[in-house]
This record gives sequence, structure tokens and C-alpha cells, in this order.
Amino acid sequence: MTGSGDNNDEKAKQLSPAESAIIEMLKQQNISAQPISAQQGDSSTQHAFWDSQPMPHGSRDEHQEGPIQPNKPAEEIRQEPYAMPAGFEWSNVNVEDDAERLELYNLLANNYVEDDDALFRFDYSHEFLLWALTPPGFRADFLFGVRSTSSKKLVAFISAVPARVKIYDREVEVVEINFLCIHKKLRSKRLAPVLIKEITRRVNLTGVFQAVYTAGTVLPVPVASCRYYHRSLNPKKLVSVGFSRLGSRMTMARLQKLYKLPGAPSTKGLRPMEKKDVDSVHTLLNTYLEKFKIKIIFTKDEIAHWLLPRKNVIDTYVVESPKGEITDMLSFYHLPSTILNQDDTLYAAYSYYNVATSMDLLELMREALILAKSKGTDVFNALNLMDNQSIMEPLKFGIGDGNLQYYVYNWACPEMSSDNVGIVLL
Ligand SMILES: CCCCCCCCCCCCCC(=O)SCCNC(=O)CCNC(=O)[C@H](O)C(C)(C)COP(=O)(O)OP(=O)(O)OC[C@H]1O[C@@H](n2cnc3c(N)ncnc32)[C@H](O)[C@@H]1OP(=O)(O)O
Repeated sequence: MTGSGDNNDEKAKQLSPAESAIIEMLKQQNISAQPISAQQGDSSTQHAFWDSQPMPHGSRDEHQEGPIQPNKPAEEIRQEPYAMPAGFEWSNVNVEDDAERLELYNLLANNYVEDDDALFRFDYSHEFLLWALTPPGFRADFLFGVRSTSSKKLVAFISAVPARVKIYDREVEVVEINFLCIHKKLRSKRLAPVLIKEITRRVNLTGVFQAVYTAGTVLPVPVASCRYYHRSLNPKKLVSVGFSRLGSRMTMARLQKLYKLPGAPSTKGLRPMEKKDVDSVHTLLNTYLEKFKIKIIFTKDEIAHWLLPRKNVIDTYVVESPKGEITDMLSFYHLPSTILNQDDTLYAAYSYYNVATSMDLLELMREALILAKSKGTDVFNALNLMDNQSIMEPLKFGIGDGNLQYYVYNWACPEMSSDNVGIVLL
């Protein structure tokens, strides 16, 4: 994910009354109102907010492994929400309610993550948002935003959902933070730190003190840095919308031939995952993930939630052996992007969790590409985490620009390479 990179001194000089109120409120809450100099900095850049947070500063290796700030007893946790400036109010967003989910959808569809060239913006579907935000144990008060008091318009959002991770050899109860979004008109006003502090407060009140999250920006201090790779499935469209370029010596016909795939998978026993597979997939995936230095530990309910197929949201296929054993699995989620300035959508699938035991990962992932293509996907994206690096070149993935940084809030541990990461966040 990529940050916006806004640093607009001119805009900062012409603040509206509401914006000035936000800055005044932040000053009172002791959060710096200085505009940031760059979103894509390195970890040594000054961070008025992040430098005050329980994150490792400087080299990760100098810290003792474990929490940076000890867990606080309930009576030491702030009971009342952080103050909003006049004109704005906190508001939980009930994503199970169609109308409220539509408000969230509209906020994200118009203001969420764009690529650096502002050609594409993530377009998380309604069904996707429902899936991503209501896993087992989700809490209504961890899905909230900011509304304008007068118009009630939703202008910002942040979310946390529960998970259990293992980092090196310690199991930790965490939340996954995602969908931090501020309306474009309220950018660079230091509102993000207030949302982050408020979600931290709400999560702390439930006895949880660690979080995992990813971002395109370098903040203090990533635990791992991963890179996206892209596999063209519909090269003609990708070139026509500016996602990829036709090299000087390449013709469209040759490009299409290069990326051509069979019309259907050929692995015997490959079929969509069903409810009856939950136990087997739970064992298969948790066993596979054991070897990574940071990984999710799924419960059976979570396996059912995160992996059972949902049309245009998540596809999971298993390989069933003639003896009826589930030996392999592949999964990818569907996250289209709006093609900005064109009335069109880029259909993208993202590699999720894949386990190959009876066949090569390469062969399994080739089947994933074929299946994704058969569902109308234009491009298949994968991070170079878990064992993915080995499949990139042979399956004709191209390297993307920009990294996806992985973070663990309030936890010190040595940095790790991307092939030690066993978590995919949406
Ligand atoms: C125990 C429980 C703990 C729970 C909390 C754990 C932590 C969770 C952390 C959140 C994980 C989110 C995971 C995702 O969802 S990553 C997706 C983030 N969303 C987008 O990129 C969508 C488009 N962009 C926006 O909506 C805004 O630009 C956002 C909201 C990103 C920043 O708004 P704005 O541009 O108007 O800035 P500001 O003036 O209010 O604030 C400036 C401060 O904010 C810091 N900043 C900027 N981008 C990010 C970022 N992606 N993560 C963390 N911090 C970020 C920045 O370095 C600066 O601090 P410092 O450098 O001065 O110190």
C-alpha cells in the first residue's frame, strides 16, 4: 500500500476554521501539528508522532525481544475517547448494515490507497469489506471513524480485528489494523495520529497491547519488508490502461503469447474448498506456517471465515488425493482497482495462503493463475513472502515498484527477511 505523500505548505497556510480547530485540538493533546516532510522516508527520518510510540527506534537488534511498553492495568488506561475538534465526532461503523457499509465503501473508493502515479485506486467491494471486517471475535467498537457533526458525512475510518500470531517463539494476542483512511480534504492535518491513538486506547481496554499492520510507507520500524510482484493475465488490457508497457522490441501478439495459459487447471482432485475441508485445511496450513518467523495461528473458525470461497472475494481450492486426503491448497482474494480518469476497473487477484505437499509450489501456483484468469482477472499479484520468491521468475511475474512494510506495534524483535513472513494482510 502506498501513502499519499502530501506535503503541501501552501495548503497548510490556508486552513479552514474546521481544520484550524483540528490543529488546535491536537496541540492540546500534545500531538505535533507540524506537516510531515515525506511519507516515503527511511526509519531515521523524524516522526513527530511515531517517535513517541512504543516502537523500536534505531536498530531493531539492540532491543530485548518482547513488549516495549509493559501491559497497563485497566485503571491506567484512559477511559474517555480522545477529543474531536468542534464540528467532528467519533462514530462506530456497523459494516453489517448495508447503508453504513455503503458509506464506508464510498469513503474508501474515493480516498483510499492509490499507486504513486495516481493511475489506480483500490476498490474494495461491499462483500470484501464485510469479509475483512467481521471475522470471528470482531468487535463493533474496533470499526469506527469520524463524521462531520453537521452533515454526518463519514470523513475518516480505521479498523482492528483480532488475531493470534507467533513471532519467533512467542505467541501473542494481537489486532490487525487496516483501512486507515482520511478524506482527501482533511489530509496532512495530523488526524491520523488521533485515529491511531483512539484505536490503541479501545484495543488496550480489552487487554490487548500488540498489533500487526502493513503500509507502503517506512515508519519506525518495520519488522520485514516485502515486495509485490505482478503476473499479467490480460496483457492487452494492462498495456491499454497504463499498468504495463509494451517494450520497444515487443509486439502485442508476442506479449499475449508469452503470458498465455491453459483454459482450465489439470491437477487431479483440485476443487473448491468446502465446509467439510475446514479441519484438514486448518492442520495443513498451520503446519506449513510453523517454519516462518512471524505467522498467524488460525483457529478452525478463522479458517472457515478466511478461506471458504465467497464469490468475487476469496477463492480457495484444495487438492484431494484418491484416498480422500487434502494434500495441497491454494487461495487468492479479489481486490479490483478503479482506473482513475477512465470509466473502467482493473481486476486483480492477490495470492493469499498456498501449501503444496503432493506437488511443486510452482505447479500449484500455475493452477492459481489459470483459475484466476478463468474468473476474469487481469493481473495476479503476489508478495515475495513465505515461499513465493521461488515461483516468481518461472511463472513470469514482474517485480513491482515499492515495498510493503510489515510492522508489529509495541513489540521488539530482530528484523527478518521477507521469506520469513507467514502473514498476509488484506
Ligand atoms: C495495541 C493496539 C495498537 C493499535 C494501533 C497500531 C498502529 C496502527 C498504525 C496504522 C496502521 C494503518 C495500516 C493501514 O491501513 S495502511 C493504509 C493507509 N491508508 C492509505 O494510504 C489511504 C490513503 N491515505 C490516507 O488516507 C492518509 O494519507 C493517511 C490516513 C494514511 C494518513 O493521513 P494524513 O496523510 O492526513 O496524515 P496526518 O497529517 O493525519 O498524520 C501524519 C502522521 O501519520 C503517519 N502516517 C501516515 N501514513 C501512515 C500509515 N499508513 N500508517 C501509520 N501512520 C501513518 C505519518 O507518518 C505522520 O506521523 P509522523 O511521521 O509525523 O510520526
